[in-house]
Amino acid sequence: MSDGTAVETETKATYLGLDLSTQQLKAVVVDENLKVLHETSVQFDNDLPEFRTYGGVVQNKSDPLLRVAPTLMWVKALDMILDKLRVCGVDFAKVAAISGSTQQHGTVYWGKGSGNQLKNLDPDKFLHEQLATFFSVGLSPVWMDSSTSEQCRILEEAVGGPQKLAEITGSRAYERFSGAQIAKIAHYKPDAYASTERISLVSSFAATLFLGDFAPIDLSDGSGTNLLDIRTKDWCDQLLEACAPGLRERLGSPVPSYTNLGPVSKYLVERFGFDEKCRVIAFTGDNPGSLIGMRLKDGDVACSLGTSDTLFLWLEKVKTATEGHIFCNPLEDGAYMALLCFKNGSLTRERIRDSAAGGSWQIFNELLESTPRGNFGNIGLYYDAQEIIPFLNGDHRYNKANDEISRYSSKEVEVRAVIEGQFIARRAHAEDFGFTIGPNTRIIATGGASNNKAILQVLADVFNSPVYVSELANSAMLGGAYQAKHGLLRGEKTFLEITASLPEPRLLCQPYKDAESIYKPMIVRYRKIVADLLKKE
Ligand SMILES: Nc1ncnc2c1ncn2[C@@H]1O[C@H](COP(=O)(O)OP(=O)(O)O)[C@@H](O)[C@H]1O
Ligand SMILES: O=C(CO)[C@@H](O)[C@H](O)COP(=O)(O)O
Repeated sequence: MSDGTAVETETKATYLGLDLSTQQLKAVVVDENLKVLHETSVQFDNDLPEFRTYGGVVQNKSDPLLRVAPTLMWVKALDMILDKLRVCGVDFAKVAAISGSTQQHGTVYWGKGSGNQLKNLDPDKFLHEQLATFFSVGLSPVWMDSSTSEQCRILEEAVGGPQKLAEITGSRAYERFSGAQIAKIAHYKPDAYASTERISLVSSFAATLFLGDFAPIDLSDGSGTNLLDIRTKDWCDQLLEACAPGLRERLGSPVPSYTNLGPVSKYLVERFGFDEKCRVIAFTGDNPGSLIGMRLKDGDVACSLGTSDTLFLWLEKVKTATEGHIFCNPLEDGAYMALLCFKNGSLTRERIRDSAAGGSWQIFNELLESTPRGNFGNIGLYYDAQEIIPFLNGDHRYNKANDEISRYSSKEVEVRAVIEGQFIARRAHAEDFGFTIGPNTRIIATGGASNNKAILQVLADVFNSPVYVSELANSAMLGGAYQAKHGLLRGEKTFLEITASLPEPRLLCQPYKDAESIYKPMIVRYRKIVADLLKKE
């Protein structure tokens, strides 16, 4: 390599992308061609045991619907990951822009005065040491919470019912959405609310830590609040008033997801040697972030198998749906995205893996592959936590005769039942929503469980569609890095030009020929079972 090339290589810009999801914080540094140079992660349960989380959240035995996460744990995770990146050899001076994705809907409450304090942090100290007193509410409600049914009704009534709320905000009221969560805090913790200067979503909170100033909420993650008018792209005053007093100034004005917010904080420049010209691009939710990272095409349905299971796709035009969600698109102003979210994803699969396969995915897969498609007519529905769609809880196992039974006679039947039951539900609700699954559909899988081919084969069979995976895992984190470059260069280059060199997703599983004849009747049975269970509840 000539000296000139070496110098040129040395001066080339890099981009930092983050994903602050339910169970961990991940970070990646990519080069000008979006090639991964470094990546690392901090796992909340294992790496930060002092916060005593399980799956990244804290549960309260006296209120089984409540789920929160210690806000300071996320701050400490950021301290740790920046140190880990430094140890990996990352040269922060080369980072031209930063962006990221985070779990959706969670809210962070900044106490009075914290805005000014954020601008004057001491670079010799960790962030978590200095921010310990910044929050007016120390435990952030997160997306797994379903304790706000009362507040949901208030929001729906404020605008004339669920249909109307869905028309305005893209979703009927959902317990985990930020609006209901904020309303609950304002009502039950009025002192804490009164001493709140600013409310961030987890995404704008993470951006704030990089910016050293309150970062605005982006439109795509803002669509997960039940407070944003997704057509006018501003907060809906009627809903703000029904939710909590003085909310508009606490939320700040929302911005498009690709917005270049400003330079990185003085703290990060001094502590880690970031270039003072390095820019912070708005952060967004992990599902919009995955949409960016996966570069979805028309006809593609993304299936994220993370803590939650989600299905999403790109929408050219807005529509109204009372089951599922419509979000503003994080890349294009006129476009939208559709999303369905299922709470009982990986953690439920892990529970059955632990009880039936001694904690081993390999044994789990052997059991799964030793049973036939259709599982001898058994169907199981497993909900560890209150499900979002359908609104059910507990385990429900049915045999071939459709009798509800308390357990299956073999481990292999149990293993297949959890995977088939989950994917049958995903397809049934996707079809109810209006996702068209046809001969040209490609399912693009991502998230932790997309590493598991045996599970993806069942996904292919239940959807009777081929399943693809990205060459590069962790689409939400990569979406952050791609958005960093896109936000910086928008106006000069399109997103497609910026990401043109990235590899196409790879075909991993094709459905078996008999799949549709097996699973179509099971979807009909599933609908009947769910209707009966909902009636009983
Ligand atoms: N080989 C595997 N088979 C099935 N699931 C897996 C496998 N590896 C990891 N997972 C699941 O991935 C989950 C984490 O997924 P991830 O997308 O990283 O989560 P999140 O972004 O929500 O924190 C874990 O809970 C784990 O159950
Ligand atoms: O609530 C939703 C989407 O509406 C969840 O998808 C969260 O955004 C959490 O994401 P993961 O941690 O499961 O990726």
